[in-house]
Amino acid sequence: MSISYPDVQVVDSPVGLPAAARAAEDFLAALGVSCDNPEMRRSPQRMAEAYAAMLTPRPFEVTTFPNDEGYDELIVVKSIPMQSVCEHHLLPFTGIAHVGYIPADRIVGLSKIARIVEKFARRPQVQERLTKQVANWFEDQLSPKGVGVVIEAEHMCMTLRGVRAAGAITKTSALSGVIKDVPQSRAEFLSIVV
Ligand SMILES: Nc1nc2c(ncn2[C@@H]2O[C@H](COP(=O)(O)OP(=O)(O)OP(=O)(O)O)[C@@H](O)[C@H]2O)c(=O)[nH]1
Ligand SMILES: [Zn+2]
Repeated sequence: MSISYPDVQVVDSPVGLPAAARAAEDFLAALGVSCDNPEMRRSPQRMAEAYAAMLTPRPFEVTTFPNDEGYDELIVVKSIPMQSVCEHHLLPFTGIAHVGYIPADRIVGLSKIARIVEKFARRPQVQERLTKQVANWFEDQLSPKGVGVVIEAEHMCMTLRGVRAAGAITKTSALSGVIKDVPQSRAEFLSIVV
């Protein structure tokens, strides 16, 4: 079974980037930062490209396979790099995601697990919603026996500004099925990822 995701936000289109660059220049000017010098002439363009990159997941196709071997233990991909943008300040929050599941009838290609994290991360987010959306994707697409997602991240809005709690790490989790309800499965998953 192959599921494609055409719902990618096209921010880097020929129309979108120039408009974003003009807006970035106005935004910086309003903050008293002039780009009218050789060093910064291209900076609004770079800023537009940087935000487009942070807010645009790469398109991909997900392939799932029948679980022919009847594999019924945990599959965990640990320490997936995760970059997202907080919806309050539009500043990055970055860290790692751990994703595990116990399959039923279908399994998914391992690289796709990291792509699923990117799909939901590259948009304005809160960490709790991101964590749940990744877990929900597995429930909806694979109907596994259990799913576990743990994300640990540093929020720039909390470390570079505001409270300036440098080094503070936020951990969130979304567990379901046997990974949530059966103590041994829950403990095994958490012992692998935490
Ligand atoms: N729950 C949750 N909160 C987040 C996340 N990212 C940012 N926030 C918080 O969202 C809140 C926004 O609150 P506001 O009071 O409107 O923003 P603010 O005045 O800039 O707050 P300070 O950061 O405390 O200066 C802040 O407390 C942020 O730390 C997230 O992923 N999850
Ligand atoms: Zn924020």
